[in-house]
Amino acid sequence: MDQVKELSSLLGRVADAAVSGPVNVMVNQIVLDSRRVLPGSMFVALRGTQVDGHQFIDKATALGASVIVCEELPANVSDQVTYVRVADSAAAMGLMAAEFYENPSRRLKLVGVTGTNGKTSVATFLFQLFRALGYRCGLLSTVQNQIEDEVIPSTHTTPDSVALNALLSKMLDSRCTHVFMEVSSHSVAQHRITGLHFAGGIFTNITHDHLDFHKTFDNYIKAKKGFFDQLPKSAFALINVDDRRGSVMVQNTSARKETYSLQTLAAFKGKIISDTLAGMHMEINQHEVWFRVIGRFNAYNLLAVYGAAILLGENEEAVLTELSSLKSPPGRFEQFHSADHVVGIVDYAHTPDALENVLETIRHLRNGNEKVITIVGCGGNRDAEKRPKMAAIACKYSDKVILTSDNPRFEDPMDILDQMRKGVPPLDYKKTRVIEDRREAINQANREAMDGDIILIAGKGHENYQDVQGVKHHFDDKEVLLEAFALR
Ligand SMILES: CC(=O)N[C@H]1[C@@H](OP(=O)(O)OP(=O)(O)OC[C@H]2O[C@@H](n3ccc(=O)[nH]c3=O)[C@H](O)[C@@H]2O)O[C@H](CO)[C@@H](O)[C@@H]1O[C@H](C)C(=O)N[C@@H](C)C(=O)N[C@H](CCC(=O)O)C(=O)O
Ligand SMILES: Nc1ncnc2c1ncn2[C@@H]1O[C@H](COP(=O)(O)OP(=O)(O)OP(=O)(O)O)[C@@H](O)[C@H]1O
Ligand SMILES: N[C@H](CCC[C@H](N)C(=O)O)C(=O)O
Ligand SMILES: [Mg+2]
Repeated sequence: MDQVKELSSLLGRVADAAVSGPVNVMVNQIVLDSRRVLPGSMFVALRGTQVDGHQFIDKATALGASVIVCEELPANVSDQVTYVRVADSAAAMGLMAAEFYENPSRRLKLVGVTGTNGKTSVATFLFQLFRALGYRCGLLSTVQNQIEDEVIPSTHTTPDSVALNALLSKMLDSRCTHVFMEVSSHSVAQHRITGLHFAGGIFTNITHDHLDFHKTFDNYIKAKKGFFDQLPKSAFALINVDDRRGSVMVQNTSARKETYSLQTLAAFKGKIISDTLAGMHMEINQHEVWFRVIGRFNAYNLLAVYGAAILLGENEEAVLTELSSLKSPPGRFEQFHSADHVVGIVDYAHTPDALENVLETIRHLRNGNEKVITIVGCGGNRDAEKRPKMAAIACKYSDKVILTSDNPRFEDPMDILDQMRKGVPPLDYKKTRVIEDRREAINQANREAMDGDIILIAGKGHENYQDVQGVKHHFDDKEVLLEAFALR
């Protein structure tokens, strides 16, 4: 692909662009960080949460940028660059990034998954399923990005629009036909997905999260809804109607509305027949199917995957057969067993809702007198409202609770733990402990667990680090658990 484009060829869809300077200037890359500007770059000034990118326009000009995209012209304009003034730099960047990479999303079947929980699971299941059905596929997710077998580490759940279009373009070069991606609420609000052409959108559910960023629950809902608002008529919008916000999501979409449910009438209707640690038996649109993945929340995820596959034109029988062998993505209800039958579950539940779902699932899976020991923490510099709630939920469903650290980032871990502790009901003080060191927390749970007991380690899932003061120290729940199990 030609990596150099004339500015005029990028502006087609940027309706409000006011250009000062030549439009036939060449652009060899689009950058949003002035420190990455090279001669011939287009620098896009974004108003961030920490700083205003407009401060760096002069620096970008000095480094040889050929084009500056901004919402406001600098005090001293230079005649060395072309300025493109727009109302919203991030939105313009999305549209131009898509043009720069020649709109890869139009030549792929791109499906986006949004919702508070289940995005990684649904996107990864779809990726596994479509590969099993014989297609070449791409995946963009929190855990990792993937082009067939090639793993590309991911920095965000949804990358910025330039990185995103570059990845889609690479997927197209690798002859992928289908791409499944997570659409985070941040990515909608920051226009990371603006300019993409989706074949379908899926809504899983919405509960409290990320209020540090969106400020109010209404804004958070609006961000998620924004994804469906921008779907084209040719796309499907597949929603979980058991979530009471489901219908709000699609009230202004032009896409074809489709539904899935475990509770009510829907195009894709499921019913759980049995659910044990060994597998889940479900009825889906009158077909009985066995699944390796378990838990009610996964029943929803599987229904979403089934629905999307049918809406993408796949054969029902083939889809149901392949669905049976899907495996949980890393750190999503991942089960481990010690030689003496202690069950360890590593799960990414880092919201009150996800934690409640996982613990309810565990409660249903228990046979008898096994004890549940829950280890959980809350991330620093993130939504603080969830801290007491998560501690309360852990107490409600567990025989023992160990509150511990989970990426304290720039906060004092003991402050976070104190806030969590406020959610512990007085009657549960006795069964709750604080062990700040996560390794020690896991070791302690392991020492106390007996035959058949279940240790849930929640919040970090696939993560392999503990982020303390901006430094990521290697830490992997699964690794520590297996080391502990080996000592039993
Ligand atoms: C809160 C948030 O979304 N932040 C993202 C945002 O950063 P920001 O707004 O803080 O940027 P800033 O530091 O204020 O800088 C503003 C602009 O000035 C530029 N700059 C800055 C310094 C300089 O010298 N020169 C320069 O040009 C920056 O490149 C930026 O474009 O824009 C950056 C560039 O795209 C992102 O990397 C950054 O993600 C940070 C790392 C982040 O942690 N994001 C998380 C919260 C996030 O996006 N999460 C979602 C959902 C996660 C989930 O699944 O639950 C995700 O999609 O990953
Ligand atoms: N459909 C669902 N509904 C509720 N909880 C779910 C669902 N699917 C998974 N979970 C729980 O939420 C956790 C996170 O799941 P997953 O990673 O699939 O969600 P996500 O939306 O990608 O999260 P993130 O926003 O952090 O990337 C899982 O570990 C599991 O505990
Ligand atoms: N994508 C989410 C993941 C949170 C996971 C948890 N381990 C934490 O660090 O808070 C975030 O960055 O807010
Ligand atoms: Mg995710």
